[in-house]
Amino acid sequence: MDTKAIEAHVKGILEAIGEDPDREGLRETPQRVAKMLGEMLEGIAYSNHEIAEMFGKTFDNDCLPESENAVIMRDITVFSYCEHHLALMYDMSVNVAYVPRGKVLGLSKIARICDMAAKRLQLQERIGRDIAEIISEAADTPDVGVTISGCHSCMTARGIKNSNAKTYTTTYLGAFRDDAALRELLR
Ligand SMILES: Nc1nc2c(ncn2[C@@H]2O[C@H](COP(=O)(O)OP(=O)(O)OP(=O)(O)O)[C@@H](O)[C@H]2O)c(=O)[nH]1
Ligand SMILES: [Zn+2]
Repeated sequence: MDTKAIEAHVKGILEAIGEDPDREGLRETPQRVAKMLGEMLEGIAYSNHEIAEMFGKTFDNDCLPESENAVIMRDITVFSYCEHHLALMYDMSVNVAYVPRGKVLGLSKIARICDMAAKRLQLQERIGRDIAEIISEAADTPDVGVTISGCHSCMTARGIKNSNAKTYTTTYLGAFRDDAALRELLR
C-alpha cells in the first residue's frame, strides 16, 4: 500500500468536503487514515493461495476417520468493506465447517483465514467463496461449507436506511453441495 499517496488523497478529500485539514483535530488525520487502511485492508496484499500458505498449519488427522466427521467453527467475528461504497460491513459472523482428509487445520488458523479474507474490498458472497477456497487448499480437502451473516452500513446508515436488514450467504464446496446433513451443521 502506498501510504504517502493515501495521506495526500485523504488531505484532498478533507479539503473537497469543505474542511480545513490544518485545524488541530485534523492535522494528523491523513496519517491516521493511512495507518487504519493498512490494517483494515491488509488482505488485498495477498492472494488466496498465499493466505492458505501463511495459515496452513496442520496436524496429522489420526483421530477422525476419513469422511465420517467434520470440524465446525461457529461465530467467528470479522469486519469487511463493501467495494461499491467503501462502507463498513459490521456485526458479521462466519461459520466454517470442513471434512478433514489426511490432516486437520490449527483451530486459530480458521479464524485467521476468515479475518484476512474479509480485510479486502469485498462482496459478502465473495468473502464466503474466498474463505471456502482457502480452507480447502490449507486443509487439502474438497469438502468445505461457509455461512456468513452481516450488516452493510451502505444499506443501514445511508441509501435505503434499513437499519435491521441482515444478509445471509452460503458457500458449499464438494460434499456440502448435496449432503443435507453436512449443510445442517452450519445452521
Ligand atoms: N450482492 C452484494 N451487493 C452489495 C454488497 N454490498 C453492497 N452491495 C450493493 O451494491 C449495490 C450498488 O448499487 P448502485 O445502484 O450502483 O449504488 P447506489 O446508487 O448507491 O445504490 P443504493 O444503495 O440502492 O442507494 C447496492 O444495491 C448495494 O446494496 C454485497 O456484499 N453483495
Ligand atoms: Zn455498499
